[in-house]
Parts: sequence; C-alpha cells; structure tokens
Amino acid sequence: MIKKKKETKASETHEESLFSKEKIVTAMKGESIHFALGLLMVIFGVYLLLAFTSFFFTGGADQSLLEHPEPGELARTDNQIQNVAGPRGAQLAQFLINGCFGISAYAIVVFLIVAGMSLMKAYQFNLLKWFIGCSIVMIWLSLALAFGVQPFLTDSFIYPGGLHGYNACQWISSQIGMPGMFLLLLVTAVLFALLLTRKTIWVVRKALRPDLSRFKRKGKVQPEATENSGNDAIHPESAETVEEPELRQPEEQQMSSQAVATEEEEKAEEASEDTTARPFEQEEDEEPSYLHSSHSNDTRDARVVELEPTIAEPVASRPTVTVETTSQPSEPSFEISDEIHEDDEMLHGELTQPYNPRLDLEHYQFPTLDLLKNYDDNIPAIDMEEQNANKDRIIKVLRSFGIEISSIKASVGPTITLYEITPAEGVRISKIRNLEDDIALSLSALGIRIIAPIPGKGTIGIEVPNANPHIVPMSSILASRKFQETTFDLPVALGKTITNEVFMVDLAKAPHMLVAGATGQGKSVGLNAIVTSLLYKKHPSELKFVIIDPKKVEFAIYAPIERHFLAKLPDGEDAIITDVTKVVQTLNSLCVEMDTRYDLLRKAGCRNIKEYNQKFINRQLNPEKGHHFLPYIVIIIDEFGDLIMTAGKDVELPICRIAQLARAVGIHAIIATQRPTTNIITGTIKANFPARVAFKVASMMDSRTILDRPGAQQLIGKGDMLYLQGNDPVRVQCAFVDTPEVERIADFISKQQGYPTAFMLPEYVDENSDSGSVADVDMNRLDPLFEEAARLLIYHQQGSTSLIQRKFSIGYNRAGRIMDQLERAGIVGPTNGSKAREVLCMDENDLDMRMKGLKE
Ligand SMILES: Nc1ncnc2c1ncn2[C@@H]1O[C@H](COP(=O)(O)OP(=O)(O)OP(=O)(O)O)[C@@H](O)[C@H]1O
Repeated sequence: MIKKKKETKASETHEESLFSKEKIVTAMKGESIHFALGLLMVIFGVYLLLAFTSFFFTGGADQSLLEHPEPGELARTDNQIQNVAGPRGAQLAQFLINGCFGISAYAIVVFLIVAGMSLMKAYQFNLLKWFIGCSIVMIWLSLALAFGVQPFLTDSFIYPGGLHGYNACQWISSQIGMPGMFLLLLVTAVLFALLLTRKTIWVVRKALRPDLSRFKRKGKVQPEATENSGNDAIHPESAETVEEPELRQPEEQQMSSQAVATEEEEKAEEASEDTTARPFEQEEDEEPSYLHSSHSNDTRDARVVELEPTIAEPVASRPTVTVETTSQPSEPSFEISDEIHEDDEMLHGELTQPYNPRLDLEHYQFPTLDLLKNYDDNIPAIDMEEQNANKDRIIKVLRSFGIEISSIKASVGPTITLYEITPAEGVRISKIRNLEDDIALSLSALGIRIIAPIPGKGTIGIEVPNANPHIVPMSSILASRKFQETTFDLPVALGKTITNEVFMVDLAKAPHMLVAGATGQGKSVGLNAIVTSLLYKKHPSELKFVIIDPKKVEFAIYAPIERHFLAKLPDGEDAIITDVTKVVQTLNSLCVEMDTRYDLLRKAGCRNIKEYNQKFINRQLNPEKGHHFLPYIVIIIDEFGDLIMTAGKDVELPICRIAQLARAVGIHAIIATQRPTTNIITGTIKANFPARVAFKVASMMDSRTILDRPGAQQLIGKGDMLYLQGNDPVRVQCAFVDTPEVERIADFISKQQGYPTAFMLPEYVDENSDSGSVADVDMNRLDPLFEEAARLLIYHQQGSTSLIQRKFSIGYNRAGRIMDQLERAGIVGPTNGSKAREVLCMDENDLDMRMKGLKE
C-alpha cells in the first residue's frame, strides 16, 4: 500500500516536472517568437527608413518607371530604379509617401522600430500609446503639410502631405474654409500636446498672458513611483516595468542645488506623463548595483536598499530609506524609515501655480467706501471756550481740596477730552482718586473717569465728556491708512481712541470677545462695526460668519449674504439662527468642525490655521485626503444672556469648548449681552474670553463682571466704550454704522456671484435625540448614489454625512438617507455622537461582496 502511494507520488512529481518543463519550453518559444517578430519589425523599419529617405533624392528619376512600368520591368535584375532600397522600396515609398501620408509616413518607421524594440524586450514601451500617438501625428501632419506646404511645391514630384492629406484637406477646406482649416489644425495640435504633457496648459496660459510667472515648486511626489517602489524592491521583475531613473537617485543627488533639482523635477514630470521606458542598461547604470541583487534563487546575500526620494520639498525632503536584509540563516528584517508625513506630500501634474482660494469667486468685488455714509462735514472744531472753562474748573476744584498741579494738557477726542494733569510735588495720587465724585460734581458732568496714574506716565488723567460729541463714522475708519494697510488676519476696526487714533484689533489674536452694555448704549452698532470691518477686508472664501440672533431682528440684514459669508447647519433653513434648539445644535456642530479641523492640522503637521492654509496654498496638502482651504469662522452671538437663561449648560458647554480650543483652527467667538451678571458671564466664560468690550453698563457690579474693575458705568453711552485686553482698558468711541449702510453693503455683496449654498457646517447628531430607527430604512430602493457614497466613505474611512453631501453636492436629507441605508447594509456603524461613524467595510473587495449580496 505504502509502496503504491510512493509510486503514485513519484509519478505525480515526474508529471509535474514534465509539465513545468513543457511550460518553460512554451514560454521560451513565445519569447523567441516575440524576439524574432520584433527583430523583423526593426529591420523592416530600417529598410523603410532607407527607402523613404532615398525616395526624396531619387523619386523624381524613378517616377515614370514606378508609375508606368513595362510588364516585368521592375522584376528584372537590370532595372533602372535608383532608390537604394530597390524597386520594392521605391514602390513602398511612392505608395506610402505620395499615395498616402506624405512626409509624415515616417511615423510608420518610428512605430515599427518602437514596436520591434518592445517585442525584443530591448526597451519597454506602451505600444498602444505609441500606436495612437504615431497615428495621430501621421494624420495631422499629413493634413498640415497638405495645407501649409503643398501649395508652394506645385512642380515637385513629392506630395508633402500625400494624397490622403491633399484630399482630406481639400474636402475640409471646402466645408469650413481655409481659416477654419487652420483653426482646426491649431486646436487639434494643442489638444494633442495636452494629451502628451500637461505643461501645455502652462505654455498656452503663458502665450495668452506673458506676464504670468510660473509657480516654482520646491518639490513634488511621483505617486506612481511611491506606490510601486515598495513592490519594486521586493519583485525584481517589477524592475522591468516602467522605471524612472530620476526618481531613484542617491541621496546626495537629491540634495544637489535647487537649479538642478528643478530641472530634474521637470524631467521626472515628463517621465511620469510619458510611459516610455528607459533602456534596461540605462537603469542598471543609474541605479545602485545592489538594487537588483535581491530575489534571485539564492537569497543568502540578498540586500535591498531602496531610496525613494518621494518628496523633494525642503521640510519633507528626506527620502524614506528602507534597508531590508535577508540572509541564510535568515536575520530579522531591518527597516530604517525616516518617515515623511503622508500629508506633506506635494501634488504635481497640472498644479503649476499656488492654490488661490479666491478663484471660486474670482470676480468678487469688495464693498466700496461709497456705500457708507460720509459725516465729514459734521466734525466740529475744538471748542476753546469749553476747553478753557473745563481746565479752570479742574484747577479750582483740585485747589479747593488742597491739591496743586504743575501742568495740564488736554487731548480732545470725538466724545471725550482727556485732561492730563501733572500734580505738584508731594501730592499723593490716591488723594486725587478719592476725590473723583467731588470733581465730577463740580464739573457737573456725567461720565467723569479718573485714571490715576495714567499707565506708563507719572500723570493723572481726567476724562470729561465733550459738550458737543461727534460721531466717528465707519467710513472714516475704513478709509484710514491704518485699516487699509493692515496686515491683521481678522482686522476689526472698533473706532477712535481719545487721541483720535484709529483703534483696531486683530480678532485672530483676540481670540474671543465678550461685549456687554446696557440696552441702547451701542452694542448692536458695535457688532455691526465689527462685521462691517471684516466684510471690507475678507473675501468670501476666507471668512464665514455664524450669526446667532435670539432677538430675531438685529441681524436679519445679513441674510442676503448667506451664500457669500454665512455658515449654517446642513438642514438649517435660515442662516441667521434665532431658534434656541438650533443654537445648541449649531454650537455643537461648530465643535465638530473644530475637531475636524484639528484632525486636518494634525495630519498636515501644522500648528495653526495660518500655517495650514499656507501649506494648502503651496499645494503641499492633498485634497484627495480631505484637505481643503479653511476659512476663518466668526461666531457672533447677540443676547447671550437670553440664551443662557433658556438653554443653560447646553449653550455654555460648547461655547466654553470653542473658546478654549478653537483659536488655533480659526474659529473665533464674539458674544454680546445686556446683562453682564455673574450667572451669565460665568468664570469659565470670562477666563476664555480675554478681549472685553464694555459699553455703558447699569452698575459698578456689571462693570466689574465684564472688566474686572469699575469704570464702564461711568461711560456716556452712544458708542462710548472701554476695550480691555490685558491690563489696562482703552477708552474708544465706537465707529458708527447704521442699518441702511449695512443694508447697502449686504446688497452690494449679495448681487455678486456667490457660492451655491451657505457654508455647510458639519452635521451634529444628538446622541440623546430620538432618531428614527435604521430598521425602517427601505433597502429595496437604494439611492442611486448608494454605491458611490459607500466607496467614498471606504476611501476616506470616515462615515460622515457631510462628506457625502459635499462630494455629491446633495442636500442633507438625501445624504442622511444614504447614510441610513449604508448603516443598514452594515457598511458604516451607528451614529457616534459628534464623531463620524465608524466605517465597517475595510476595502472595495469587501464592498463588492456586500453589494452582490444586496443585489441578489
Ligand atoms: N458708535 C456710536 N456713535 C454714535 N451713536 C451711537 C453709537 N452707537 C450707538 N449709538 C446710538 O445709540 C443708539 C442705540 O444703539 P444700539 O442699537 O447699538 O444699542 P444697543 O446697545 O444694541 O441696544 P439694545 O441692546 O437695546 O439693542 C443708536 O440708535 C444710536 O443712535
């Protein structure tokens, strides 16, 4: 029995070996046939080359013989044909050049040699591409020559475009005229060039606009090389596929001068666009010899050292170096990976210029200053009488309390005059401070504020309201050089200081602002001034507002700019949020947005939005991996007190999260309240809103709540405010912008082309809310986008409805339905609070199987 088994086994082994021998023989035969065929093609190509070239010199003499040969004349040994390729070569040349394609028949020679070399495996070419390329060149050139050259060679024996070119050209010209023929040739040439290299785009652009400067990339990735490189190292046969010697340079070469690098990049780009391979000898010459030494049958000394200079960008320019050592007895593989962050990859190809976020709305015009009211005529001259009277009174009052002063200086602001007093020697500052009320009484004016001492100076300030205050028009602030030339990321022009200086803050640095003031003291105007100054400086692609207006009327004027500057929830009907439940959802959605942005920043290796956007602009981040230009988001919440009263912690918690974390990702909050009490402006909120704006408040307590000090109760209203950031508050007269002005600005913007919708915030699904069960989802009527959506989520490994919405430009409801179907199909997991759903399908194969199951 055992013996029988052994016999069977032996015979099987014998058969196997025979079989494999057969296979080898067949393979060898196949290879020989290919080689022989290739050789024939090359030789035939060379023969045609000789015939064609000789035809140009001898064709005239041979013409009559070729066209009217006596029977059997050409077959005779003493034929009179002068072509070096003999009568057959002359006939071929006569047929292919004059009879068919003219001079462009040389394309046949090129293809024959290319195809032959490829079959012989001397060089590797993509034959289909070469075939199509040669055919197009041949046909186009024959037309072009017939069109452009033939008319000038009327008495030559050669038809430069051949009969084909001549006839085709005649017919097309008869249909579309000579100019039409010319344009047709031009456009087909450009399209073909585009097919060959994307550089054509640049060349055409440059031709259309010569002052265009090419964005010099510092480096780029050749994704094909990156993807293949790992395999190349493991399978030597993959070395026979397309190789890019430039991409496999040793490190020193990588570090060569920028000029060389740029040249090489261009070469590499061309190489990647052209599938033409390099000769194998060339590869072996250029690559380190050990590159091909692996994976022979003898693995004892196999070493693979692979250099993948995937990225030539300076930060990530270090190539991944993988050293794999295998030996007998085998040693553990050893890998040194000087990792390049996946998202630091630079893109290449058609991306020749920095990304321009404004390009989507490239014709967008910023609002003009003439939309604002001009109050210039109203500025009153300094009332010297008033100034002298105030000075005398101050001196008199102080004297009556035994305080002598050595000098007094007045700075007249728009609504307040600051009297700067230098006390005589030996006068204690606290004494003056204690007399604040008495001085105010004797000056019989409200709103006296004593600053003792003025920070950084040894003087005491007494602020006295002007008898005739004048408003600070928004136009004067926005027209100021300071605003016009600002380099702030989010410039907020608040008004003018007491010394008539334009007062501006950078909201990006603020980074969150608390605005308080009793009713009617200028809060709404202040918020409008903030929004207006941002609208005058920012493009719709760079800034989005989330406006929360529980009073429902104050901010309705911004509704028209929804598609330009507003952000809203995917299912939000109005971009101006007035409903408390929507407020909670929106704030939570902003937290999701914040988390997503942090994720993007982390992947990109950036610390803040500015760095991130800069990288994106430089095309160092791959949009395919979810990267996109991030606009700043400014959240404006009016009547915050009302919200806290109705929604309490539901509002406070997300606000605090945003205030604590969102700065780096470009989300900034401005909250305004009439009631600056401690139950509304809690400790946590205060701690996270370092920039405070106080309009006049009702009591000293309120002032303390908002500014941590008294003073705001003494303001005079109408936009008189204190701005605190850091230690000392600055008194500012807020710029005035009234409703018709804002309406005009909104109208100006809304009339321009905008985005299709408002900026969509990510969805937020409340874990506790009663959402419909997925069991109810109808799987018999799958959405037409179901499969594509599944592939998208699998690719990104992120189960996000907003991703589906964005990619397919569909509404929230449809995206939500698709998501429910995906959950039901087991492709994504259940909702996961504010996070994206888990994708349960690992790859496309898995999906294909599930899809099959669904279709059955
Ligand atoms: N910066 C300013 N310059 C001149 N006048 C101003 C300024 N700000 C406000 N005012 C005047 O004060 C009035 C009330 O201002 P605003 O509507 O901004 O107050 P508010 O604090 O928002 O009040 P509420 O809380 O009741 O909405 C304005 O109609 C205007 O006449």
